[in-house]
Amino acid sequence: MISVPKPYLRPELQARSTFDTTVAPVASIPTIDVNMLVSMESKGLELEKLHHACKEWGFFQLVNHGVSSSVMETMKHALEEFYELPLEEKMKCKRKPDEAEGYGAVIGTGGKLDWGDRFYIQTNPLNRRNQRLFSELPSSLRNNFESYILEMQKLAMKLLGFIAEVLNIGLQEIKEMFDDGMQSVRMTYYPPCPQPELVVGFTPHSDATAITILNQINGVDGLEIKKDGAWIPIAFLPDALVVNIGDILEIMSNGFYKSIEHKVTVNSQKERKTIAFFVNPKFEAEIGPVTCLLSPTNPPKYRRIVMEQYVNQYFTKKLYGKSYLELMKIKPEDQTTVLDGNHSGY
Ligand SMILES: O=C(O)CCC(=O)C(=O)O
Ligand SMILES: [Fe+2]
Repeated sequence: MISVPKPYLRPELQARSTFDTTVAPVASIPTIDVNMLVSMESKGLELEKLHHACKEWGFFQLVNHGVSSSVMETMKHALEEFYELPLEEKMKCKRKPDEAEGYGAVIGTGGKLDWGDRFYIQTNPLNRRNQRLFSELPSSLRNNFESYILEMQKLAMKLLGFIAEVLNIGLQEIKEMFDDGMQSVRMTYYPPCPQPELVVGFTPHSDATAITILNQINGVDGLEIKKDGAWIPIAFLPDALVVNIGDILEIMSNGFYKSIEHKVTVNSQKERKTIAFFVNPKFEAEIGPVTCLLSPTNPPKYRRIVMEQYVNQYFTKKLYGKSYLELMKIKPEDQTTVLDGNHSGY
């Protein structure tokens, strides 16, 4: 008997899950150690590992990331307290129709629902913050949130610096694009589901970001990534964060790094809680393949677009999988325009 409400039924998305024990074990995403990246002796090799991880997997576990454990702990508790609040309290932060920010269930493709509640909020730049939403946050969450954001910002800039180094992009160029960039956070609560095989926790998608730093705060797995056509479950290492390449870095690297589709599977026993921190260029920055990576043999594969416009378009499109990135690709019929030099920036 089916006990899951109809809008949540998505059995077609679960068919190939490798959580199925009949599927042979598969290799998992690489692990990158920040201590090794900063130590002179190990830096070279670890940078190579990072490059391989971004190119072949688009996902990696990050250990010794340096985020203060007390900040991680207090944020976890504050978020757990938030989820435990009565619904009417949480609904003070409710997402309004046609707005991206706020708390609530998310309606996906064809009016279907994902098995999880999400709270999405833009955190940077400060002048774009939704003051109403911030003021509705319970004070413990609001206070801890600020320290968490600062730690994530520090880590993100460090990571982008390493990525710039391996891609041979000038650090200054990256700093100019990302300093005071657009950043946002999605906190997701996945309750246990009596029939997890009939639902999906998060519809397959790629992140529209440059990078995403994912924190699985209560140690329950469920993330799966698509590699070579198969869904691979990610077992988070203790205290690790999981980082993934988003569409913007795929565009900037001219497709050298891939933004990988991922989804979330839920389970019948345990709830799962995550915080995703999204790192993007500033609104005024122009996104496009980084000029120093381009050559006659490596012509631009993606369009150039100002971040502000990229974000606005993103929120008005109905998205599935990597559909937004597809829109950014230069099609063969556009090539003449680019070669004619009418396309900005080359
Ligand atoms: O909760 C997770 O594991 C993934 C969340 C995610 O993919 C997202 O927020 O974009
Ligand atoms: Fe995601």
